[in-house]
Amino acid sequence: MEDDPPDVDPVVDATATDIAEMRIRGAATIADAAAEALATHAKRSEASSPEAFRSGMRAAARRLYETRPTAVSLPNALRYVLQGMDGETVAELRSSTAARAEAFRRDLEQAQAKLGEIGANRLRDGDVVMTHCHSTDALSCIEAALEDGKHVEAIVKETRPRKQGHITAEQLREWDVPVTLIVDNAARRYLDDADHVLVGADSIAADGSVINKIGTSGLAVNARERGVPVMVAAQTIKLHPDTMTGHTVAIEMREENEVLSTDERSEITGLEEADDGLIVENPAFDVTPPRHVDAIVTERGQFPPESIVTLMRELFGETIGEPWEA
Ligand SMILES: O=C(COP(=O)(O)O)[C@H](O)[C@H](O)COP(=O)(O)O
Repeated sequence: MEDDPPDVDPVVDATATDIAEMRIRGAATIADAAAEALATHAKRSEASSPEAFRSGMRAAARRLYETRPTAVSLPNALRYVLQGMDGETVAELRSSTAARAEAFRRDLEQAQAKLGEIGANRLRDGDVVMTHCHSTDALSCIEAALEDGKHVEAIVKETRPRKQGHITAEQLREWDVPVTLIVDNAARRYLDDADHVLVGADSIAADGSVINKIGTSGLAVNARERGVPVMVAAQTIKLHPDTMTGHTVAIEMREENEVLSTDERSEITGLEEADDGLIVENPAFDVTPPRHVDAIVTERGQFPPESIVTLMRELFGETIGEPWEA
């Protein structure tokens, strides 16, 4: 008979549910919340042996990992924390793991601030920036430009179906940035008024492809056609190590009801029940090829997308396992 899987702390369960249901969302915020949950699990663990502690941590990491598949910041965070489990006794393991998780969270915050300063150098006084979705890394560049005394305006894409553009608009208005909110379909028309497209990333592949909120690739193609540079703000935690060995990044498919309510469905089909002839697809992310991206801004500097693999090798080496194999 197989042993029961080890218990995970209720905080881990609650965080995993919040990530899956997008009350916690955005790649950096997800990584931060996962590290925090692992720290809590470590601190509260009542494991009776070092081995029990380690397997409890691995179970917690797995629970968090299985929430959303696209943002690599999540497995990168889990792996980083688990690699910090060090010690001969449960008490030692507890404190080393919690310290590692807390160091991760501090580094994440510092990396975002540093990236912001680097990204701000690309923004001139008076520039208009077009955004898509809500990215804390992208906003960090605008915040740093504002701190440098530059005037920046924003054209904010609504970002259907979940309208994360509203969160971006709210933050920018808090900073007193003039905001023009547009529906996604208006982006090409308004690109003529923009000096930059500025987006974040959920994952960056070894060939420099950028995986971000659905609609990013179309925006980048239009921007290239209009001659507007595309800047991707992404901390190195967004670099996807598995893509160095040819793995592709899984694109999350979300529920139909984000796009079409049950009532709307029956209005279309005239039926109460699901109609197999009407399929709703709801991919949450897409892939922008490197040729449509001008720069990837990280805390280590800014890179043409094609050269990001060099940084990836330096940071991750060639071989990477699952987070719980750390
Ligand atoms: O695509 C999204 C969020 O998608 P969702 O709302 O589906 O999570 C963001 O652009 C990236 O995660 C980067 O965000 P950040 O820069 O904050 O990491």
